[in-house]
Amino acid sequence: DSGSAKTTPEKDDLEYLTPVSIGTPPQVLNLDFDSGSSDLWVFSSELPQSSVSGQSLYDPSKSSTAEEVQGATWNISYGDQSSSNGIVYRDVVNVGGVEFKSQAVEIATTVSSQFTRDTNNDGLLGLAFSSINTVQPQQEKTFFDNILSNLDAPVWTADLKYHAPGTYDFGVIDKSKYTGDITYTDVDQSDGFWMFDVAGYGFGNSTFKAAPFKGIADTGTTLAMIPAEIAGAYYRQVKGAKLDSQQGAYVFPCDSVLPDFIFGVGNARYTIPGKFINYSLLDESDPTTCFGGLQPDMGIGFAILGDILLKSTFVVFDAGTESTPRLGFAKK
Ligand SMILES: O=C(CNCCc1c[nH]c2ccccc12)Nc1scc(-c2ccccc2)c1C(=O)NCc1ccccc1
Repeated sequence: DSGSAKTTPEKDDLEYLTPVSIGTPPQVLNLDFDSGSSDLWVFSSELPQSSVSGQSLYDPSKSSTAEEVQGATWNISYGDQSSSNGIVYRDVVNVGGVEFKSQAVEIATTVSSQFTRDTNNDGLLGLAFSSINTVQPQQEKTFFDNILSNLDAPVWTADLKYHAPGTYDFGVIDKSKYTGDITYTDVDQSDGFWMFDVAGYGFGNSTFKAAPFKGIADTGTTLAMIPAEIAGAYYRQVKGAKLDSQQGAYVFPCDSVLPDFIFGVGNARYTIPGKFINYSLLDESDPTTCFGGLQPDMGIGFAILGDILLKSTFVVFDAGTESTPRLGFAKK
């Protein structure tokens, strides 16, 4: 088996949404594929109408193949204080032609306002490790874990793009999507994330600094949250940049020319164009102040390498055979 699904960015590349078919007859929802979490949860007919604002809803009562997982519940919260919770069904899930017949579909009975306001996001499809799935009393597996044995290769890949649609592939590494070699690096899955060592960094006219730090490859987080001292050194190169204490984030004049940011994986070096780091207006009312795509990590002990970084490369999430899982990066 192998498959490919087109993923489309929301405004400012806030998130990338991918159509997923659930149930019989198929109900198509646009989900946020998230390598930083491990629950497949969806907006559902069980939500109070006040929590829904335009999202497509999964209605298990309209699917002849839906089965409730008796007594199972789930509850997830994220670093931005958003959260959701509910109950669990199993149903047919199809992503880009790859199907699993009894995937745990976690239906939301509660979602926080952050998700209610995100009108095109019908839920998340977790692609981190199943060890951090939140279903109780019996943990459920991610879609990737479930389809793994049927895939031609034990991999999925992310080809996210700046302000343009990209693709998520399962079971195949498409050579047309990258140039040069793929550099692989070992993954430490002990926290349930795709965690790896960033070999170092550089920017603008500074030389590359071999100062390794740990980070997770996280398609579900918009920005790149990096060690505070590195973020500080980067924005010191940007005239008028300052740490907005209220936001705890770096802002700068929108007409700033931002330096590229280079990160290392093994002996390879990858470039995030400065254009990607001039992320968006801080707020619509002030057209002169912009918000950075690189921000200090929130002291959680590792960097979160979100879409700002991932979209500059082709990324292979490799479950490995018996050996350890690994991440591959290539230029494109
Ligand atoms: O949760 C994910 C990936 N799914 C995000 C789904 C999602 C969460 N709001 C959404 C809103 C829309 C769409 C998807 C999502 N990644 C990880 S690993 C560690 C942390 C963390 C833990 C503690 C403190 C900080 C980070 C996060 C985190 O909270 N990121 C989101 C974020 C968001 C804003 C700022 C920082 C981190």
